[in-house]
Amino acid sequence: MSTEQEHIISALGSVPTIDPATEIERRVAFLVAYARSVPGVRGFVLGISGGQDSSLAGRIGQLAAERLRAEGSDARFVAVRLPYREQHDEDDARLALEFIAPDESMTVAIGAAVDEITDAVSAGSGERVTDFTKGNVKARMRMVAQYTVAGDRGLLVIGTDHAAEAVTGFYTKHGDGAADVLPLSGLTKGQGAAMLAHLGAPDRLWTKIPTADLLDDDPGQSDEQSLGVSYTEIDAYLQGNAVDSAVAENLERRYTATEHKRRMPVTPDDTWWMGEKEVR
Ligand SMILES: Nc1ncnc2c1ncn2[C@@H]1O[C@H](COP(=O)(O)OP(=O)(O)OC[C@H]2O[C@@H]([n+]3cccc(C(=O)O)c3)[C@H](O)[C@@H]2O)[C@@H](O)[C@H]1O
Ligand SMILES: Nc1ncnc2c1ncn2[C@@H]1O[C@H](COP(=O)(O)OP(=O)(O)OP(=O)(O)O)[C@@H](O)[C@H]1O
Ligand SMILES: [Mg+2]
Repeated sequence: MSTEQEHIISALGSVPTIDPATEIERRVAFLVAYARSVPGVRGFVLGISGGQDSSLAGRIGQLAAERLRAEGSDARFVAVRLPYREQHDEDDARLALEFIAPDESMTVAIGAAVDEITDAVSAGSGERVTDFTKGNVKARMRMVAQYTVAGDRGLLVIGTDHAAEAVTGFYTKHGDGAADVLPLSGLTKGQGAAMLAHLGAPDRLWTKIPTADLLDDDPGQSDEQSLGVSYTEIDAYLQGNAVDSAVAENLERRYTATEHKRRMPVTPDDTWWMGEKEVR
């Protein structure tokens, strides 16, 4: 294994193999302990898309809320459907909600808000907002909706970031990348699928092709299509296995280019961005 691969694996906290039951318990216990430590917190909120990551993080959030209630707190897990117009895989979102069995679910339509802000920026700048950037606005609007629910109800926002996403920075900065707690941190995509299977989720939720579902022009575009590398390859890299050199180069280039997303905003005192010149 190269030192770069070793460094990335260690920075993201990936391990080659997991025991799904142990990892589920560890992550539920983390949410419970963290919520207990914050005075006034009354549970969790998460957007549910119908994809693998929010199905897993949602079920873990629900289990944590139930455990907190068993201890006498009034904690709840709130699931939020956040469609931009009509969602092409609406059936999967319903299936995910059925599996998660949240204490409460609600739907917040983000279409009008996304169109309003992109139209206003277009009018102000005189340039059309690209479909790519509008996709990131959708992810950021979902963040705004979740924090609005969290603010009024005293909830923590769950994020779905995990190692197979963090390594490429394949999320929107301050969009789906913004959250209070990250129960899936360090996991590969395959480990997440194994945990969902262990939780008894319908196969569809963990065999489904992952999609960001952000583009008007290509709503179901798969993550693998966008990245030019498969999750099987990403997972292999994170598990310390040998991968094709083109795959390693792709991942390491993306990891370096997206370092800013895994950090706090850069200040004059920061040196991490100076690469090898970094002062320790
Ligand atoms: N070196 C640097 N230091 C500090 N800040 C830097 C920077 N480079 C860019 N930036 C800032 O970051 C911004 C770009 O980051 P960002 O806005 O995130 O945009 P960007 O990384 O260009 O795009 C997000 C990518 O994540 C994918 N995504 C998003 C959401 C969900 C999912 C999913 O799988 O569900 C996937 C999406 O399809 C797209 O490929 C720039 O506009 C700039 O403000
Ligand atoms: N239509 C949506 N409704 C509600 N939340 C959404 C929607 N689309 C995205 N999100 C939120 O943004 C997060 C990031 O999306 P991402 O595609 O990475 O995860 P996913 O859809 O749960 O799983 P997968 O990666 O397998 O598609 C989701 O986990 C979810 O919390
Ligand atoms: Mg998705």
